[in-house]
Amino acid sequence: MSTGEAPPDGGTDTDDVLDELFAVIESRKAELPEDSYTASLFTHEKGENAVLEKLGEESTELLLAAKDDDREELAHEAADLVYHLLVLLAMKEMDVADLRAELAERR
Ligand SMILES: N=c1c2ncn([C@@H]3O[C@H](COP(=O)(O)OP(=O)(O)OP(=O)(O)O)[C@@H](O)[C@H]3O)c2ncn1[C@@H]1O[C@H](COP(=O)(O)O)[C@@H](O)[C@H]1O
Repeated sequence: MSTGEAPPDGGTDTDDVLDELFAVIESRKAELPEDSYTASLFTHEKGENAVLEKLGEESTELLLAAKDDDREELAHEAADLVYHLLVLLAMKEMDVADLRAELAERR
């Protein structure tokens, strides 16, 4: 998703990466392109269990990376986990804003 260029507001190009990713997920959900992994999660024969299973797998992979003190792998698995979490939120008609709001309430 990175353009490699700084946005005009002077921020970094990762500032809105969660919002951008969530927008792509919503668009895959609406359009269901055949070659999309995201779309395949929305149409999977296992239903929501497909993404729930992936969240379980990615959590385990994250724990193993943490135990190995492998920071590169930890970042990779954390990104896999967050991506699947956002797919789950979209599946449940929720928004990344719901996650932000919940976190903000805890400040
Ligand atoms: N962020 C992701 C993303 N993170 C993980 N994945 C997929 O989630 C799956 C993870 O399952 P596994 O861990 O079993 O995968 P793996 O093949 O063992 O590989 P690893 O990731 O564990 O190394 C892989 O198929 C990844 O490709 C993702 N697929 C898509 N996205 C984003 O979604 C956008 C739309 O993608 P499509 O739906 O494919 O068009 C992309 O541009 C990305 O921004």
